[in-house]
Amino acid sequence: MKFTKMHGAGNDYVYVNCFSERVDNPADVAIKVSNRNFGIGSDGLILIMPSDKADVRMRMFNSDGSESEMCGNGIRCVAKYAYDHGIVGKKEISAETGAGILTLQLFTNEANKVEKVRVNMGRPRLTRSEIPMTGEAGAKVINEPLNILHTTFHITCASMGNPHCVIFVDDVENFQVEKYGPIIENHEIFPRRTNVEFVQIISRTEVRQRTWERGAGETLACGTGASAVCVAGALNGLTEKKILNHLSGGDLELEWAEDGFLYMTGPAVEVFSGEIEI
Ligand SMILES: N[C@H](CCC[C@H](N)C(=O)O)C(=O)O
Repeated sequence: MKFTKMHGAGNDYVYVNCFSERVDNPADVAIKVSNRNFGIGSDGLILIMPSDKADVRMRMFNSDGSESEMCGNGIRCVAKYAYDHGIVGKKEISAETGAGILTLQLFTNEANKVEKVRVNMGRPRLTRSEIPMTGEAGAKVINEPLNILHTTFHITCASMGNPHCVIFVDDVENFQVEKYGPIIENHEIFPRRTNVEFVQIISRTEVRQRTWERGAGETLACGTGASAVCVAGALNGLTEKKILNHLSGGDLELEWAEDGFLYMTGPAVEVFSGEIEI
């Protein structure tokens, strides 16, 4: 299987061009290639596929083999791959994902390679049934108490196609992400588990985020998570609707625009290509 290793702000995936390659058991392949000692090493597997509804289609699998509806850092890399490798020839493209069809704007460098991508991530979904969470279907979850191991956290939740639980903390560098992340990920109020973002407010326009990803553990960045953080900051009155988010592996710009759409802008990088026997 031919593959290309790419990352967005350090959130790295193995990408397979399914215009020419076939992947029969993507869940198993994701587990195998993701392993950082016995595989290629990545946070998961992303398939770049033909679509009958858009220019390109993305399927994304976490390192534990579970499939996610959406991946913000992944979709930027899919766009870069599609442009740089001649699958698309324009700088405004559409992509089919589990979160619907998204539109992306590509920014190229002097060598005509994509360097940065702006994604219309769609409208955040805020009700418990949409996230999904147990409890009153139509209710929103803003600053709601949640007790974990004798500590009360306050959670704000949103779906960007995939579920997110945002928690604001005072000192994110020293926060025990590995201790609390998995408990919240697997908490019974999230029937399809959840991604968890721990966030420190720096100012009304700047935050610092660490991410515990559903199915992958702590990662260096999460684009859908950074988008959910932009929404959660605004809903709690802590930040403006336009912020710079410092993730562990790089920065993302987020804007929850007046039209209700969430725009995410960030880097996309190709690292290397190779072949692996599956
Ligand atoms: N890192 C990804 C999100 C992966 C989400 C995945 N862990 C899930 O199960 O939803 C991002 O940049 O948006």
